[in-house]
This record gives sequence, C-alpha cells and structure tokens, in this order.
Amino acid sequence: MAVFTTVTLDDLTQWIRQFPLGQARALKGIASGIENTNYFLTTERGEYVLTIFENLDFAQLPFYVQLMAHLARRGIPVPDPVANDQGELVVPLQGKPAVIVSKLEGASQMDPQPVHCAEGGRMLARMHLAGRDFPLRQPNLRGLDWWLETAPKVMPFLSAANEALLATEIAYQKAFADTPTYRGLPRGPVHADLFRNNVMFVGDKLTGCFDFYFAGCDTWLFDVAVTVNDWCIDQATGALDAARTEAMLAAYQAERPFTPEEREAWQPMLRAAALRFWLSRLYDFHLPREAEMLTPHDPTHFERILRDRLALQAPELPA
Ligand SMILES: Nc1ncnc2c1ncn2[C@@H]1O[C@H](COP(=O)(O)OP(=O)(O)OP(=O)(O)O)[C@@H](O)[C@H]1O
Ligand SMILES: N[C@@H](CCO)C(=O)O
Repeated sequence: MAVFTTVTLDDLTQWIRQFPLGQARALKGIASGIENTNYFLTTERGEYVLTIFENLDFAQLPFYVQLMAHLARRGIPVPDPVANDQGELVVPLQGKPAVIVSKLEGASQMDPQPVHCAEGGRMLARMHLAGRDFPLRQPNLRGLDWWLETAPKVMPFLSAANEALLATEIAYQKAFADTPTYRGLPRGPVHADLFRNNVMFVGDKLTGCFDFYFAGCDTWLFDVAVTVNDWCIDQATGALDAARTEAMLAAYQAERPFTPEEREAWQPMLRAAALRFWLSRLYDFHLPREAEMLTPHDPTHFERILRDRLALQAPELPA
C-alpha cells in the first residue's frame, strides 16, 4: 500500500478546475512506492498521475518538478507536470503539496536484457545533455556530505567488519572527491536513482522514466554508476554482467562520449554508487522514519555490490 493520503473523486471536483484538464472521471490508488501517495487520474483530457508529497514540503519541490518540465520540453520521456491557471506546478491538496503529471505508457522491465540496458544508457546520456541549460541548482542531497553525516548514525548497528568497511570506504571517497580527476568530471542535473523500477518499457522500447525526487546536481558518471549497479548485475551476487554493462555503456557513449577523467574515475564511482545505497538502506533499516510504512529494502544487497567492486577490476569504459 502506498496511499497515505486518501482522496476521492468528490474531493477533486472543485480542486481540478484550476487545471486545463476538464472534469475528473476516475481515480485509482497506486499500490507501489514508499515515499509518496500516487493515484492514476483520468480526466476528460486523458490519463495522468496525481502525486501527493508526504515527506517533501513546498520549498523543496521546485528543483524536481521544474527539472521534469525542462526535460519534457526537450523531448526526454519524463512525466510532464501540468500547470494550473496561475502557472503553478505544485498546488496544495489536503494541506500537502501535490502535482499532476502526464502518465507514461508501459511497465518496468524487472529482468533487463542488453537491449533494455542499451535503451537505458541512451536515454541517460540524452537526459544529461538536455539538463545542461537547466537553471536551478541543488546539490545531490544523498552525496558525500550526507554520507559523512549519516555513517556515524548507523555505525552502532554494524558488525566490526562492516563498520571497518564503511569507515574505510567513506575515507576513500572523501579523498577521491578531493582529486583533480574528480574535480574534472563533467556534471549537471542527474536523476541519481535510475533503478529499473523507475523506467518504463513497451516491449523492448523505453517509454520513459520517473521518480525524480532524489535528483540533484552531481557528476554525470555517478548517475551512470548508479544505473549500471542496478541494471547490469547478477542479482544474487551483485557482480557486473559483461553483456549488459557493455550494452549500456556503449549506448551512453554513442550519445555523449566519456572523457579521460571519467575513464580514470570509473572504478571509484562504481564504489561510490554502491556506498550511497548501502548507506541509505542501512539508515532506513536501522532508523526508520515514523511515517514509513513499508518494509525497508535489503541493505546487504549493496554491501555485496560494494565488496564486489572493491575486489574486482571493473571493465574499462568504452573508448
Ligand atoms: N508518470 C507516471 N506514469 C506512469 N506510472 C507512474 C508515473 N509515476 C508513478 N507511476 C507509478 O507509480 C508507482 C509509484 O511511483 P514512485 O516510484 O514515483 O513512488 P514513490 O512513492 O516515490 O516510490 P519509491 O521512492 O519507492 O520509488 C510507480 O511504480 C509507477 O508504477
Ligand atoms: N532505489 C532506492 C530506493 C529509493 O528510491 C533503493 O533501491 O534503495
């Protein structure tokens, strides 16, 4: 269940008039998702998704919502927020911020093959390029500063071996962030959570991606590493799968060639991307928020990935 705030069609009768969407015809709660309340909304004009934000306030939303609008305008297949008659994209509903966005066709491909990974890589590169002239700035709020602040909070729950792993990796990433290689990496707005469940396909064709609520400005390579670490692995061991990794990276590279600094940074970045989700999953597991109602994701999955990236040399980025 992921309907934390209940809304009925009756509740929308007045509210929807501020949007150029005609009358609301149907409303159906969406079961998946752990952060927000989502409904499929049918109006006289078509199919939409209504999201009511449970954990983000009005001040935090412009970056995410404007980024989606910006990318949609540039032809990237992302949910396009609908403006009300005042030009506002985020509007209160039952006292919480809410948005209406276009509905993407299709379903997530939970067993991605090289053909799907290539589609994902191509879209990711296009999204990075399309974000270059996005004017708003917000750091990745799950970046190095957050790791430094959060690691001490989870340390008391860890085994001695995992405590050592976390401390060593954070020290390594802190030092790496201070190198000319890292500073020379191209950057801009990134999705930062482009897991397979946030991308839609119809057959083998990618139809869009959603869930921009961890987006921020960071290195493009971090976004690539997050995506590879989820799409291109053996689920049981976390090891990289050569065919899927190559397909994703080659398709990305065809749209936006990797730089020499990115080649040097690839292995550390795969480790950083594994650390990011190991840490957030540890935090959600050991220190769940009061409002959180669903089973947290398994942290050990990303511990395995991190250990694998430490032990094995990743294939080079394509030339
Ligand atoms: N624009 C959209 N078009 C079609 N389906 C969507 C769209 N946005 C969300 N969904 C559907 O709603 C579900 C929940 O959305 P989403 O993942 O954004 O929620 P969430 O609460 O932020 O979840 P989480 O943070 O766990 O990923 C998705 O799995 C997808 O099926
Ligand atoms: N993709 C994240 C969940 C937050 O969207 C994870 O798997 O830990």
